[in-house]
Amino acid sequence: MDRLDLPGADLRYDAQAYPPAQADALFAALLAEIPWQPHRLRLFGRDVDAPRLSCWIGDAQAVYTYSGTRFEPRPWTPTVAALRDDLRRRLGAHFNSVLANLYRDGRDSMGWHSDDESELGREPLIASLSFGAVRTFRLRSRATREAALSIELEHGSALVMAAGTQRHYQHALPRRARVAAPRINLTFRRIASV
Ligand SMILES: O=C(O)CCC(=O)C(=O)O
Ligand SMILES: [Fe+2]
Repeated sequence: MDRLDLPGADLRYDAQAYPPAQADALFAALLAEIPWQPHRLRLFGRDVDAPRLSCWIGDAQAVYTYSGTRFEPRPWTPTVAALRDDLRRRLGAHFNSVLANLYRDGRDSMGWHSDDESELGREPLIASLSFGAVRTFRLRSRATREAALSIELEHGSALVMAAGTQRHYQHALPRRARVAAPRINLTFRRIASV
């Protein structure tokens, strides 16, 4: 994995964690296995559909509270469990949950945020796997909102966000009008049991 230059943060990237043929097979399996659902968001006092489909998957006790809603995890699917086990071998990290996102095309996106919910602990380790369309992942300073880094997340890539990344930065996946193909992203996390 290559260490990316982001002051105060440990961010690593492997553009080809899974070679193209394997990444194609993983994309197809994830698309078919995961029960993709629209997720309602509360935005300025109104309930709207998030601009993507998603699914929270994990161990039964890995309950996640986000914007006041309790998310009970769905059970592991075979492919998501195999990727979790692979990440344990590669990184020595035991992830017990994952947020799966399906960006149907370039109109789907994710707004600025940090993954800093208290269940994730003080310095969360998050492994983000991408399959399908290449999309831009942006980071900006939490304090100044200044742009910090922009990465094209490749088909079959792995991005590991460790110490400092959530504390000092926000990230987002902007819309890309010209992208017609779908993308799947899995962010593996460890939720502290309560
Ligand atoms: O799709 C991505 O690359 C980012 C997803 C993300 O930030 C998240 O699930 O928290
Ligand atoms: Fe995130």
